[in-house]
Amino acid sequence: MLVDYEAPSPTCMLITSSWAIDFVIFFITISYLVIKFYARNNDFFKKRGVKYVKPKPIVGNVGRVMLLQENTGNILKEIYDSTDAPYYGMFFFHVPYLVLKSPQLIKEVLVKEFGHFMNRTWAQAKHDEIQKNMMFFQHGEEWKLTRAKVSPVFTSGKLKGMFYILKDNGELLVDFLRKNADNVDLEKMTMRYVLNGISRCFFGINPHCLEDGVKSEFLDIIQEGSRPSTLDALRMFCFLYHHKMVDFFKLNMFNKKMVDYCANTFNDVLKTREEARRSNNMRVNDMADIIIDLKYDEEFNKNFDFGGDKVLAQPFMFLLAGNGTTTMSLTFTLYELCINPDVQSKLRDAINEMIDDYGGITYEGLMDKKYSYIDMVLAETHRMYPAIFYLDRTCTSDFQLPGTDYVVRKGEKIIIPTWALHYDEKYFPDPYKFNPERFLKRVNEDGFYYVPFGEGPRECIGNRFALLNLKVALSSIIPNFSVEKTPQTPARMKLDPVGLSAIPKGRLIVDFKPLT
Ligand code: HEM
Repeated sequence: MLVDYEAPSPTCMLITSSWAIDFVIFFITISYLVIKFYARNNDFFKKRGVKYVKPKPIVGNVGRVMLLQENTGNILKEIYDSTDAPYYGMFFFHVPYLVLKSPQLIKEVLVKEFGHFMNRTWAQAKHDEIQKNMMFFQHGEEWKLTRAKVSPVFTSGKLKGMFYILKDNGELLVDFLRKNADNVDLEKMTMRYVLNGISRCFFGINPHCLEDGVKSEFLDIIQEGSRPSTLDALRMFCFLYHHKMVDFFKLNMFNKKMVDYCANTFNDVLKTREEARRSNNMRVNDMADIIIDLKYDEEFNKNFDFGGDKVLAQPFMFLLAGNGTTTMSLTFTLYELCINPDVQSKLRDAINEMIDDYGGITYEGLMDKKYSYIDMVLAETHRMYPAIFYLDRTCTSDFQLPGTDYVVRKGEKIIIPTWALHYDEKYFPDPYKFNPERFLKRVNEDGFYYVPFGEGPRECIGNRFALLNLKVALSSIIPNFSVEKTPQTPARMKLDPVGLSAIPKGRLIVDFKPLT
């Protein structure tokens, strides 16, 4: 007898007879396991008797950063303002961080006890020869060696030697602005100046960013890679808080097109320089020369393998660390001068006086304390818009925080909340006002609360170069132009919630009205 026979469905049912119910059970189980996994450190500070902010499942205390509603700086500031303790705990996702609020403790960690806190907290992507070997990400002895070998690029003598390039760059900027004075996008314009200067000073290459009508491929590529997209921000989170994902997915921190372009450019520069050295012993003692020295330095190579792409790590580091930060500093400074015309006019007087006294823009004039108003304006920009919202360190050997009974354990991560400190009314009254005069008073007399370039042996290696470069830019622009608002200039600065650094939300458009 024939019986109607229904073949069993190929759908595999695991637990119940309904795939939909199976799916729900599976989803709930996975969610539970993920939440459990992320909650495994939640009692970290409780067990250790430290005040802390209770974390939310998965996102810890930075949910709004994840949702791109608020930047990291403001989240850290909210917690800082509401916590009355010299140090406290918080969570970036599942990772516990000890935040230092006391300027004295900050000084201990950054300077006095630096030996216990030498490393940053970022992942070193083992698969990425360039990123892993950049000074910013290096650890311990490797970092010490690189820093010692690269530091000579930044001596006063070297800065003085490079000054003629910066000055020429300032003149090119003035010419550029004369031809492009209206509706200027500040960030785009300042990047032209900064990239041109860094490339010429450190690598002896001219990317032609300030030549009107000349297309600069270098500028286009760097500009494309410099504004973080949402995906870039997520990748950055992995480098900071999800190190295992970096290794597992072999994530790269930087835009591939930019890395490839720069790698080719630097390789060409190094090759040309090596040839010039061989054929006519030519040296200019810039970054390229220092890298070639290191390549053939037996002592250095004994401790540190410098082959392959590793050779490109430091030049790339300088370009990335120097370009974005200085571009933003100049952008924010010009914006603040635009909306604070009284400060702009005072700065113009100081610069004109310096130019009269020294017969032009000179290295000596810019270093002269008599014209410290220029330094004060930049100091105030760096207070209001520090390049990085916080400094970070990893403890490398157990250390008892002085004056407390808390022992920071090896591997524990530390945050110094730069943004929150710079807006603390205790140190900077009326903190949302752009007021260079506040720097008439010395800062950091008893501990550190003003740290735009970091502090201690791991502070920014390029800070003096950056300040010189910024002073040249202001001394070139301000006597020649009045920076003025357009209908598109925002009355108040709004920051982009994406990224770890202060970036304006939207474009800052101003006019440069010629004065002569
Ligand atoms: C206004 C411009 C700049 C600002 C605000 C800035 C800020 C910073 C900050 C906050 C740090 C971390 C310091 C710490 O952890 O204590 C840093 C590190 C660093 N900066 Fe800058 N920077 C600027 C320009 C530059 C320039 C022009 C260069 C190179 C040409 C540079 C190269 C570096 C490097 C290599 C590091 C890592 C140093 C190390 O790990 O030893 N920076 N910078």
